[in-house]
Amino acid sequence: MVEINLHNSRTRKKEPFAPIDASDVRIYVCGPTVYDRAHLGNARPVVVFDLLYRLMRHVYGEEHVTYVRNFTDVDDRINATALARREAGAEGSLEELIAERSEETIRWYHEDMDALGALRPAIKGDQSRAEPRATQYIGQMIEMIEGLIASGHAYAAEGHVLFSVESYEDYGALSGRLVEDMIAGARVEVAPYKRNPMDFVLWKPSTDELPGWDSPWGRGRPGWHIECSAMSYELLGESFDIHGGGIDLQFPHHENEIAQSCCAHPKADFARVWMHNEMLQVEGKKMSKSLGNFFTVRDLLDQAVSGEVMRYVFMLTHYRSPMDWTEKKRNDAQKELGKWHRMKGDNQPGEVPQEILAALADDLNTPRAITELRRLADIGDIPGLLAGLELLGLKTVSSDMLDLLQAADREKLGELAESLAAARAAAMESKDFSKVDELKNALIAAGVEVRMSKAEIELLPGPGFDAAKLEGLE
Ligand SMILES: Nc1ncnc2c1ncn2[C@@H]1O[C@H](COP(=O)(O)OP(=O)(O)OP(=O)(O)O)[C@@H](O)[C@H]1O
Ligand SMILES: [Zn+2]
Repeated sequence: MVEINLHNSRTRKKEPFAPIDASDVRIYVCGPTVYDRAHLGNARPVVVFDLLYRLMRHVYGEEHVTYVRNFTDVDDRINATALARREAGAEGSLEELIAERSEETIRWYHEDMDALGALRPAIKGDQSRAEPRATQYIGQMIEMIEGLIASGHAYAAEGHVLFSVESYEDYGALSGRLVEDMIAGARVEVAPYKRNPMDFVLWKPSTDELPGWDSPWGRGRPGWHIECSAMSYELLGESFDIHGGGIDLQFPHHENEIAQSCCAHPKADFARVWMHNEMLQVEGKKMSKSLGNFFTVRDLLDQAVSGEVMRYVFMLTHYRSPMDWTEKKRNDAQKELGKWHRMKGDNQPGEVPQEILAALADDLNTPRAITELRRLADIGDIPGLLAGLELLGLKTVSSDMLDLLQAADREKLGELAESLAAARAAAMESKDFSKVDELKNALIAAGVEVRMSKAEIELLPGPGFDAAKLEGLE
């Protein structure tokens, strides 16, 4: 069997992976809060953990891997949209409008992540319970909180229940922080009902209007961290193999998950391996909704950037390094994937190339896997190339929009690119660019993306491409 090595954030080391139960390898990944469309940064963990999932399925068998990823559907930002819609005259109760917002966001998430070639989570091949929603597990959360109070790890105060960080010796171990330093560094005003400023909320009161559930502490709602502890316990048990998420979740979210779960089940391990992806950045800063420096996966799809191209660009960088999305990477990816797609011909995928499997098994070393794909293409091992692409989830979509065209349209675009180049050459002489502009504008009006560099002119079908509008152009 292939040896898998994974970097464990908990031990800060790359370690050989040994599942608790090889007939059921269990992975939990923190999913999105479903208040709005996913931005490109949100897609990075989806692709990273999809690669991990595919690797595990390949090595242990599809029916022997469990992959759970939750939807957080208790959140003020979801409520805010519902309230705004009601103000604007939308029909239905606030509860219905909240459910509607979560539903539509989940639908978008599925559409967008499917486009990236990400497999839906599944429990041993069954997708039905593998994407739990927080609102479906409130009872289990209450039960876990009651247990934590009973064992002295949590306390109720003023309608809230708080986790007592002093009650858990290892608090801070995952992120390498000391409680004293955290307190010193905390600038926020401390709520009067907290015994220690770092104590965090397990349960909090809700207003009459907003969603709430009856509990021993009054009508309220769970804190965010307890959701993942309760759902992972319910679906994966008290010890499981891998827990994943973005590095931005390491503290406090994952630290708090560990504190809750390890105190609730002191004899168990909770998650043995912790994996964190680094951030997708924009000019050195994390892409995030709060900073406003984001674009969505849907924005890119609408600009005719295929999900496969996005996936490929992610894979050019190792998941533990920060990365940028750039136009250059996008163009290069489009070209390279298009080239490979055209090489396909009648070939079928062969055996999975060992070097690609080894690269993936080496802490998801996707840059190395890509180097190998390039080598296979260079030596003309097309069945190997196709098998490698398939293992990496890159097979399904044609990335090069040109490949999606009818042959006649492709030819026509080629001819028009030549005419445009000739018109440009003539205009350089005559200094009269009106012909060039005219043709260019007509192409743009037909939904063609015109890329002009000194060396070449490329015409690609864009989102609103309409071949009929090319007629009569020359
Ligand atoms: N820029 C980013 N790069 C990589 N992963 C990210 C980025 N931003 C968020 N994530 C990850 O996306 C997943 C979903 O996170 P969540 O729903 O909390 O995000 P969000 O609230 O939409 O993000 P934000 O407010 O930070 O933009 C998490 O695993 C998180 O770590
Ligand atoms: Zn979580």
